[in-house]
Formats: sequence, structure tokens, C-alpha cells
Amino acid sequence: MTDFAPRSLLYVPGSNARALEKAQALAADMLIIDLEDAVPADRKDDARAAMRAAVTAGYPGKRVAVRINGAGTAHQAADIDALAGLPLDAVVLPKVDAIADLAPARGLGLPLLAMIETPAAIYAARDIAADPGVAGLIAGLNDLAHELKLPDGTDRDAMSHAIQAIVLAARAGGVWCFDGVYNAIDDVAGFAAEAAEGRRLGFDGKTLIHPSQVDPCNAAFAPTVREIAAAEALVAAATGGAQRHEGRMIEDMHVAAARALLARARG
Ligand SMILES: CC(C)(COP(=O)(O)OP(=O)(O)OC[C@H]1O[C@@H](n2cnc3c(N)ncnc32)[C@H](O)[C@@H]1OP(=O)(O)O)[C@@H](O)C(=O)NCCC(=O)NCCSC(=O)C[C@H](O)C(=O)O
Ligand SMILES: [Mg+2]
Repeated sequence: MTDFAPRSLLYVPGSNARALEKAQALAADMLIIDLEDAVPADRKDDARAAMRAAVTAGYPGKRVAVRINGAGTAHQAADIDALAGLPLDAVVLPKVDAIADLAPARGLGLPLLAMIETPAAIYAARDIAADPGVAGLIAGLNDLAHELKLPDGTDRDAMSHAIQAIVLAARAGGVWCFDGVYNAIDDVAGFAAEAAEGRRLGFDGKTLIHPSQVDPCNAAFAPTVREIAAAEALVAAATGGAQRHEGRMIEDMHVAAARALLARARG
């Protein structure tokens, strides 16, 4: 994968031909073609075939991953077989509860994006993120809410400890981390608020379920004009060590962060 983390990762059901086609023209940084929860059990074979055809035809300019079914399911082995020889950027593994769950996909030789979506996974996230095959963690907050037996519609503040644990584990392991999906596809303001919150919490990007979420997500995770100007001023003013800059103390880590933001802005 390229150096920069994808900001927007759009799930595209492998069983939805129109969505696979439409994804060509969307500005998502990464497509995640889904063979898991979006695909009914009796359509898994069709979805694998459609996924292979779509990936073989290609998605120019986009990174492409496939989410396979989880370890211990009846579907995973056939999913892994279906990935053979495809030009993928990553494989998304759902419901990774322990590093043992990574084993079946290791032979693919592709970066793994491990989904953290159970209480057990929250406690194992540090080990999972430290695994050399893992390139990033993805929060699976629908499943986590279910596993936690949260009432339907509960604010995600109820999962704040778990969400921060995912970011902490990813940073400790030096890998990317991506926020969970926002289910209310018609709630534009709600999506924007949650995407902004995800960035504030330290996520690199957000997983998405609908084309309408792509552009707002890219905007939420891109440096703003104001941030770019502030970073340029900070870098220009930096002399090394602690100093006063525009009414606050800055040190070397602030300069490093400003340089990283500018590099991200240049793409
Ligand atoms: C959520 C949806 C089922 C909504 O479907 P629908 O009401 O049919 O959508 P629209 O009519 O508004 O669609 C408009 C057009 O956009 C295309 N479309 C829709 N979704 C996608 C998509 N994801 N990628 C590409 N294109 C898409 C439609 O085909 C329409 O096209 P056109 O004909 O030109 O008008 C649907 O959006 C959907 O299925 N989304 C993805 C669902 C999914 O993948 N779910 C699994 C991943 S989320 C998850 O598992 C969470 C995690 O594991 C956790 O635990 O939290
Ligand atoms: Mg899930």
C-alpha cells in the first residue's frame, strides 16, 4: 500500500452488481468488496465470482481490499481460495478475536486489516496490531454494540473506552486505524459530526456504507486550509526545543506533526 492511510474506505457488497460498477466512479480512497455480512449465505458463491470479475477488470486509481468471512465460518476457506492471484491491496478480516484468527489469511501474502468488533478483540487488540502481517485495525462497532448488548440506537459514547482502545492499540503497534460505519445513511449532519469526531479521536479514516458518505469523509479527514496555514507558520517559526509560538508552547513533536500534516496535504 502507499504511505498515506486511506481516508475513506467504502464497503461494496460483492452480491450487488450495480454497486460494484458504480464504485468505479466514486472518490473513495479504498474499496472494500464485502463477502461477509452484506452477502446472504445463499449468495456467497455468486459474490465471490462477481468480486473476482470486478477486481480483475480493475478499479484504476483506487486501492482495493476484500472482506472475507471470519475464522471458523463455513465460508472462509472458499473466500481465501477466491482471492488467488488477484491484484489486491489488502484483505479485511472480520471478528479477529486473537492473533490465531489471522493464520488462515497469512498465506495470501497481503497486508491484513483486522476488524476489532468483540469484547475479546478489544482486550487482544494490542497483540493483533503488533502482528507483522497486520497493516491496520478497523472498528466494527455494529457488532461490538451487539456483543455488548447495548440497546439499539445507543449513542456511541457508550463504547468510548473500546474505541480509544482500538486507537491506542494501533498506535502502539505502528499501524493504521479506521473508524466504524455510520448506519443512518440519510443523516448528513450526523455523518459529518461522527467523521469529525473520528478524526479528533485519532483515526486515520472511516469505513463507509453509501456513496453519499464518500466526499464528506474525505473532507473530514483532510487537513483544512486553516490547519495547513497554521502548520506552515509553525514550521517556519520553529527554532528547535521549547519556544513560544502564537501564544502557546511548541516543541519538536509539534513541528513533526506539522510537517506530517503538510506532507498529507500535498498527497
Ligand atoms: C445501505 C444500503 C443497503 C442502501 O441501499 P439503497 O437504499 O438501495 O441505496 P441507494 O438507492 O441510496 O443507492 C444509490 C446508488 O448508490 C449505489 N450504492 C449504494 N450503496 C453502495 C455502495 N456501498 N457502494 C457502491 N454503490 C452503492 C446504488 O447501487 C445506487 O446506484 P444507482 O443505481 O446508480 O442509483 C446500501 O448502500 C449498501 O448495501 N451499502 C453497503 C452495505 C454493506 O456493505 N454492509 C456491510 C459492511 S458494514 C459492516 O459490516 C459493519 C461492521 O462489520 C460492524 O460490525 O460495524
Ligand atoms: Mg461487523
